[in-house]
Amino acid sequence: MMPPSRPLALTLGDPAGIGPQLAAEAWRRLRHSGEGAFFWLGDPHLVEAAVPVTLIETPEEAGAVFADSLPILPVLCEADVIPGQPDPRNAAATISSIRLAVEYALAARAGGVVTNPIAKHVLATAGFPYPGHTEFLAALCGMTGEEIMMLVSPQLRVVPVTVHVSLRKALETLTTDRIVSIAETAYTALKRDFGIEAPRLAIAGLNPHAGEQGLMGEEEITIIRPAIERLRARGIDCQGPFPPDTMFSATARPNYDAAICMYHDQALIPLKTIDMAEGVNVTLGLPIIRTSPDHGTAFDIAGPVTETCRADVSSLLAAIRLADGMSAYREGKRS
Ligand SMILES: NC(=O)C1=CN([C@@H]2O[C@H](COP(=O)(O)OP(=O)(O)OC[C@H]3O[C@@H](n4cnc5c(N)ncnc54)[C@H](O)[C@@H]3O)[C@@H](O)[C@H]2O)C=CC1
Ligand SMILES: NCC(=O)COP(=O)(O)O
Repeated sequence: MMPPSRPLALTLGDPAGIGPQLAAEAWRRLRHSGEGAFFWLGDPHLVEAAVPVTLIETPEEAGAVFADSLPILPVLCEADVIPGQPDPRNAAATISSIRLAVEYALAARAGGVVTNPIAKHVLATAGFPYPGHTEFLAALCGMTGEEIMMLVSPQLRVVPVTVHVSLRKALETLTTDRIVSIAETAYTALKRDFGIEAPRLAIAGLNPHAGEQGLMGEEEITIIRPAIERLRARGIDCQGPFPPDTMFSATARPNYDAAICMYHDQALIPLKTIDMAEGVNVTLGLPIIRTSPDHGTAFDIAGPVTETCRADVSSLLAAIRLADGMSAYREGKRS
């Protein structure tokens, strides 16, 4: 018999956002499902009025209590938490929760890390030097520069080649080498973590009409086509560059397993438009599994954690299930 999967580590996120509500609601939905057991690295005071909790000291204790109570490895907030009003004094708890989750995953004591949303500007005010989780996780794993972001939904997978930078900077940093390296990481992950035997990649153009043969921009000719040629020479099935305005249509999507996109919004706009509720953000290229809901902190709807959840928990549930599935592929429990 296969041993049970290791529990996932769910982080605190910004405590003034919807993360605490989502943690409680995800536990309610999953506790008897036999999938996605997790422990929350969060502040028990935020949820204990709404769900039964068990304070644990190690991840190994989580599995045995998960059906009856939400296992919490306590990470306490310094300042009072007022839903909807983020406070940089609680940034330390948010950061420490992520750090601990990564330590447990690196030590194989957690099956993976699922992150609740953080507010980047709040952490920046507190001196946090990273643009987002993705870059912080890479640093914690000692693999800065290897990280890539993939957004996954039932209908589409997208990988932005440039991520949390201005559009101007994205254009400056777009290179053939970068496209090749990101497409290769995505290809390897699709095989290893998603069970796709021969992944098919679609490479997006950058300019209108994918440049219209140089009439509307030259990057397709000078940067993107050479990347496609190099990838093909390495045996990777990739097509393009495709005009970005049509490659995400319902008829085009079945032709590929992931779209490699040239900048953040080229990738995230189609995904969130098609599937905001069930989109999941995955970090690839690191030794650990990390997933996250595709939405943010939603301060506008954050409220105290009660027995009913105002926020839609679908994306967090999808993130937990995907991390569980990826972990099963890696451990050879799924093929
Ligand atoms: N993975 C992460 O940590 C992410 C963090 N963020 C951060 O979130 C903060 C707020 O960003 P916004 O652009 O306002 O995006 P947002 O996703 O937080 O909110 C956009 C709109 O969608 C609604 N919404 C979001 N999630 C929802 C849910 N689960 N159920 C119901 N409604 C939901 C919100 O109420 C809001 O009206 C920013 O500081 C940003 O940095 C944004 C995206 C991802
Ligand atoms: N737009 C996606 C996003 O902001 C998530 O970033 P990260 O915190 O997962 O790096």
